[in-house]
Amino acid sequence: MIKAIVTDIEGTTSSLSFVKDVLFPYARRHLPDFIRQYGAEPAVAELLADARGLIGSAVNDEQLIDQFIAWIDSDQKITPLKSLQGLIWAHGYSQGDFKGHIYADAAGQLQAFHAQGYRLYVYSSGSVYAQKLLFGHTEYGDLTPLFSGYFDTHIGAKQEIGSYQRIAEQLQLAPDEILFLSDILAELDAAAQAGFQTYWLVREQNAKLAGPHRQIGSFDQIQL
Ligand SMILES: CSCCC(=O)C(=O)COP(=O)(O)O
Ligand SMILES: [Mg+2]
Repeated sequence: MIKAIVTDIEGTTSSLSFVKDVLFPYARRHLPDFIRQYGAEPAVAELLADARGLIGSAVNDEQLIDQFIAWIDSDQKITPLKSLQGLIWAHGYSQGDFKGHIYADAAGQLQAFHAQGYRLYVYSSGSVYAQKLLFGHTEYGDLTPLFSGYFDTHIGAKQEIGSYQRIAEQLQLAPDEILFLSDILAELDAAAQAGFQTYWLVREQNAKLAGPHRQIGSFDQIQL
């Protein structure tokens, strides 16, 4: 029996295009000035130090900016980059430059599942801070009260089985009591191998894809 639902964001609750054509370019555009302006503030300085640790060689701020841009361009799910993006997006949301995109079916069904007593969680490569911003600024209003918790790459990469095992431990549920929703086969494979139930969101495909997971085009087709 399903007791909790863990959902991905990009391609699942929200469009690929919102992330790739709105969020990522916004962070790319504002990142250089953001680092130059706020790089000495403790929270930002810690992220920059983490990034330098990953690079493994001494780089100045301008070289670090170039590295962040390269990571954005190749959509690397590097934890300090994802945290930095969240800080930059906060300005965009607060200034009304964009709203967090949520498909109507996802917004409607998440509200219905919450009302039915299911515990809802988010698991995205975007930082927890960025996840809360997105769900807190949607055209359906603030959806964050629907969620019992959020997970990002601090729990592990989304294509690793161990990440889902740790999530199940934190939720204090058996893995088969948790439903994971994603558009990415490798994430669903990892979740299924950890014992989660799965649905594969195939929103922008016309044909069925090859894979063992139940495929749905919208949250309206989820059966609990
Ligand atoms: C938290 S919104 C931005 C999503 C993001 O940064 C990203 O890399 C997409 O990751 P997901 O795991 O949601 O596909
Ligand atoms: Mg996704």
